[in-house]
Amino acid sequence: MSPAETVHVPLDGGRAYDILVGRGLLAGIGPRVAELGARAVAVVSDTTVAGLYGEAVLGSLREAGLRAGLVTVAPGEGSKSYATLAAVCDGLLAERIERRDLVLALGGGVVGDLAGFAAAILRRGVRFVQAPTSLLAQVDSSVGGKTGINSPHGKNLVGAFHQPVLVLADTATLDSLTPREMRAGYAEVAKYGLIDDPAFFAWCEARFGEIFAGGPARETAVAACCRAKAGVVVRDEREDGERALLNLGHTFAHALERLTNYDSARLVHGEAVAIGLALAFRFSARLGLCPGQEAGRVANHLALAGLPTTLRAVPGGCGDADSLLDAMRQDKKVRDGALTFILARGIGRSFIAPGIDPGEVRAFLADELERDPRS
Ligand SMILES: NC(=O)c1ccc[n+]([C@@H]2O[C@H](COP(=O)([O-])OP(=O)(O)OC[C@H]3O[C@@H](n4cnc5c(N)ncnc54)[C@H](O)[C@@H]3O)[C@@H](O)[C@H]2O)c1
Ligand SMILES: O=C(O)C(=O)C[C@@H](O)[C@H](O)[C@H](O)COP(=O)(O)O
Ligand SMILES: [Zn+2]
Repeated sequence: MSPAETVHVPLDGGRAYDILVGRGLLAGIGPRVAELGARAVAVVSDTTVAGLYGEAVLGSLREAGLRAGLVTVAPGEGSKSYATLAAVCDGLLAERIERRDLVLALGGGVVGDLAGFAAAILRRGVRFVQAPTSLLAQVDSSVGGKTGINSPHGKNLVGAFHQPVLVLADTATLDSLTPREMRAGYAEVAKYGLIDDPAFFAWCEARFGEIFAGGPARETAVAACCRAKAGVVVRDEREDGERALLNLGHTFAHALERLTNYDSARLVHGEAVAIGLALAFRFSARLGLCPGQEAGRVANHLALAGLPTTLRAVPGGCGDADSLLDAMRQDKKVRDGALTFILARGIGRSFIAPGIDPGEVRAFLADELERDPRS
């Protein structure tokens, strides 16, 4: 099966790779991985995804002459932990994955971040392939080489930059995603428009239903997001500058994920991002940077897509303003103790705002905690 779209990521030092996007690509994953020159492959997946696609992937790899084994973890954000990382590393060693072999992450962003980090540290670094199966992973987490796990101190605080050697996004796998996980992934799709592409945001407003339903708009959206992210990553791989824009909404989102104990039953990353995007725009409006009408348009669209947009929409609550502010102090964009936010002058006009006054943030959060979740 030939891909509907190929996005090239032209990193230097022999680290360039392709992102293949199309329906049905998993069936042909074996020959594509065999071309990479490994002898053995360890597929890392969660039990849900392994149950759906594990046998087909292992079969395709074996048919292509590769030795292939499977390492599984429990589904959900809780697996981005020290304990699961240790279990995955030992599972890969038990599979006798050597330095020239491959790790293949088959699953959503949790599996991709976890397996990618295990690959980064196993025998001091083995190559890995991303086969993302959630919308979020296809449009965001499988691209760009950020890998890692969570700490009780904060989200993604332990990790490494480790680029995949291939990304293979089979958009047909999204047909088995739950509606909740599809909506969550959509928050990161909308994010690309909000960062710097107002025309893409307007396209999303008009076509988001088709992305959810499947069909050509889905591949178009996945490839557009991958193209946008690849461009940023090539210009600023290690987030010395521009890449921080991809963090729009995430200072709020990561604090919420920590305060809900990374409990996917309460809040998943994409839902936290949706709340974070709405907050980033409302905070920008409060600071007089962005018209309130634009902030309203953002929240309305996310709500129309079935996403939460307020702090009080977090099931079980998310703590008070001080707890939220305290969680934000561990954000990786903090410089010399000062908070950095990604703010916006309007839709598609985001920018990096260092040195934000914590008092302003605290007052904003206190007001937001009073906001009706239906508003
Ligand atoms: N590295 C990065 O650049 C980056 C970018 C964005 C997000 N992330 C991380 O990604 C994670 C979130 O990823 P996610 O939203 O994919 O969550 P996830 O990996 O937990 O997957 C969501 C759920 O969907 C299930 N699932 C996945 N694919 C499926 C399919 N095809 N059919 C049926 N069920 C399927 C999984 O079992 C899981 O229960 C977070 O940890 C976030 O921090 C990383
Ligand atoms: O790739 C990036 O850079 C991003 O910021 C993408 C985000 O959507 C993603 O959630 C990422 O994991 C956040 O990175 P972090 O450095 O804030 O942990
Ligand atoms: Zn994200």
